Amino acid sequence: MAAVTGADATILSTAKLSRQFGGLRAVDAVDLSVERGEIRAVIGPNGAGKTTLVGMICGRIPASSGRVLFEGEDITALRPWSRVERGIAYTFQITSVFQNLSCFDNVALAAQRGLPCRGGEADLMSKVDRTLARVGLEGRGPALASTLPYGHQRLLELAIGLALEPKLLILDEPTQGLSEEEIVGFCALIREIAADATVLLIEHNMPVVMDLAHLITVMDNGRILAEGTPEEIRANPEVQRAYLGT
Ligand SMILES: Nc1ncnc2c1ncn2[C@@H]1O[C@H](COP(=O)(O)OP(=O)(O)OP(=O)(O)O)[C@@H](O)[C@H]1O
Repeated sequence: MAAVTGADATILSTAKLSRQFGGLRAVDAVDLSVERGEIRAVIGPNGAGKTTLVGMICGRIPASSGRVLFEGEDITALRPWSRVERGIAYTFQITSVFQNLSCFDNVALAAQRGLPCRGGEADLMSKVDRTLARVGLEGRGPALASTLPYGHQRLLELAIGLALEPKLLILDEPTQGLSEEEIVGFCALIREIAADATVLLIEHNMPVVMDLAHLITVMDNGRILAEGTPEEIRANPEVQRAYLGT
């Protein structure tokens, strides 16, 4: 792990972060701490509160109470775009892909960030081409997003996230619908991304979680049930009862 030690080690933390939907506490006083360079997986049964938690981190879902700190700064009240500016990218399902735009244009929309005026069109084009190549979509720039097979649309979504040059990349069920072969390529790519970014991953595919994650946070009923290395989580009897079903 490319984790940093010292004062800058923690890139993201939440303090008593909660979200109420009517009478339901979907996320209940969650204290989470993620280190720079880490690949963190968040797992848990359906309805455990995983998507709501990351929704509050990226600003898509307002918190009912508690705080989100990013690089030591309280971002709880910031709008989602302002969090993107600070380096948080969130990709979830392929809903973030504009189906009627080409792959190139989809990535170019995100890639414009960080290239204000001074870069010009040539820089933008080369950044988009590099990003598409990074996820294995080289040469697919002109293709309309809607014509891509599902697995490639997920890769395009990842390219959009990477084009934002995030410090923290949040992925919600990224391997859902991918073939075994695509999952192998995806895992290799995530490891490469983690060399210069922190990755927070919601994932149901246990082999992927066990293979990729440095640390795993297990949620149940809106709370953190357990946290530890893949080995610790695998051996935790409470987790086995609540989630792994073994
Ligand atoms: N907008 C909403 N309005 C009301 N209830 C909601 C809303 N969003 C989520 N919930 C509820 O909050 C709880 C947590 O949902 P959430 O989607 O965060 O769980 P999850 O762990 O991501 O589940 P999954 O693995 O199925 O995606 C669930 O009971 C869900 O029904």
